[in-house]
Amino acid sequence: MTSPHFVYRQGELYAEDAPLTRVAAQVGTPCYVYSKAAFTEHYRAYAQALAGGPHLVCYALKANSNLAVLGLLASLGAGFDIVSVGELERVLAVGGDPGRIVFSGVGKREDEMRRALAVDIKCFNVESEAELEQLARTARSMGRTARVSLRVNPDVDAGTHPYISTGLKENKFGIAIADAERVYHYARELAGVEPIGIDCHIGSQLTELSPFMDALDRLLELHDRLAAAGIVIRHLDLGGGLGVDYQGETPPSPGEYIAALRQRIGERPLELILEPGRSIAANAGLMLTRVMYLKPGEHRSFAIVDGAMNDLIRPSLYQAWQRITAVCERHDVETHRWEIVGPVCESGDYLGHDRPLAIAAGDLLAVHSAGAYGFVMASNYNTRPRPPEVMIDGSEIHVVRQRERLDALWAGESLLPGATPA
Ligand SMILES: Cc1ncc(COP(=O)(O)O)c(C=O)c1O
Ligand SMILES: N[C@@H](CCCC[NH3+])C(=O)O
Repeated sequence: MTSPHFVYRQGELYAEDAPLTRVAAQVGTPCYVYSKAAFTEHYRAYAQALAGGPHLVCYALKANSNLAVLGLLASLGAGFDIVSVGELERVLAVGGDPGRIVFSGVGKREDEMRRALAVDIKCFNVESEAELEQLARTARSMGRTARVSLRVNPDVDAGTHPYISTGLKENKFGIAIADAERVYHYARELAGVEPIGIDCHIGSQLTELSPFMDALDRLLELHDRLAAAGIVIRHLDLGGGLGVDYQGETPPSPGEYIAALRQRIGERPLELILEPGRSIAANAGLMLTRVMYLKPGEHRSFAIVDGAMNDLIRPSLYQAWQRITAVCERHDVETHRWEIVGPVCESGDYLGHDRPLAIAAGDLLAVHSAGAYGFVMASNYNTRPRPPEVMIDGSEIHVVRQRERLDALWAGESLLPGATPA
């Protein structure tokens, strides 16, 4: 992927106007580096394409929930798609408007429903009848009515990795399209909930329009049947899922996608809600890591770097390919094919296989397209502190999350009584 916000100048990679060598010197490695301009541009591509009609862009914060990202997007007018009370509190912490929040997820707890009802979020995306009944009970006990969309499982093949495909009938998500009409009738009669929308999300990293269009057609058929039965639907939420360029993929742009949706929706008076995550965040960030040791070999050659699967798990978990480049181009060593691996004690701990790079120990590498599902999926495996996050704005470097302190990793733990070192 080539981003206009991460470019080489005289052989050195910059994030906007900040050289990444300066970022690494300031905060150390590994670290995540984001571009404010890229986040802004990616969000605006949605907002501008949707501007012709009633709409809401609900950024799916599971992709990247750093407060600086949320605050930036809220300032641009974004709403948010949340999947936990933790994500709700993050949005509230940056002053986000609860009236622009939709709550997705197959397993919302009652305390999570209560908090979301108390702050009066826009809509709950309900994924089963059992959840609908729980939400209705919770709302009634608070003297409230919950606005709901049913997340319908349209049974379409998103054509993406099985772990991130969600719209097939064998997936755990949503209410089967065949049952949806009956459940809408039930919801209409059920005190404590008011059906106002239809929702679906068929998967992530989609690079073709056709699965989205197939899902939309099924939702529109449902909409029209409900309308004929007097059930008024105010919005259609198509979820997230638009893919990005990791390795030369050419997904439709938000503009193309939205134009196709609007054309199909036609004259129906529906607010259009989208929940993009990856397409806003992925190519707005990268992970910086430093080569510690080179271990050339006859069979394979390893470049051992200081970032690992605990910092960025996508390669290990999904065999995801993310571009890896040297931050400073060098011409004094030969290009060689390297396995880029981290220090974690797992053979599956790698960031890239068989990458042609001209590198030496001490060099900085950039793992591109890491702004989505990067830091948010980081763990402390091997008691490794999670890396810092930095937002670049022009030539300014803002540390928007400090590197985790080691003692914070065991702060909540305690010894058994009487267990003192022998
Ligand atoms: C319900 C829902 N909405 C939105 C998203 C965001 O998806 P993406 O990051 O592919 O845009 C997801 C994650 O796939 C999701 O499960
Ligand atoms: N974490 C996944 C995407 C999951 C989408 C969650 N609904 C990835 O990195 O590709």
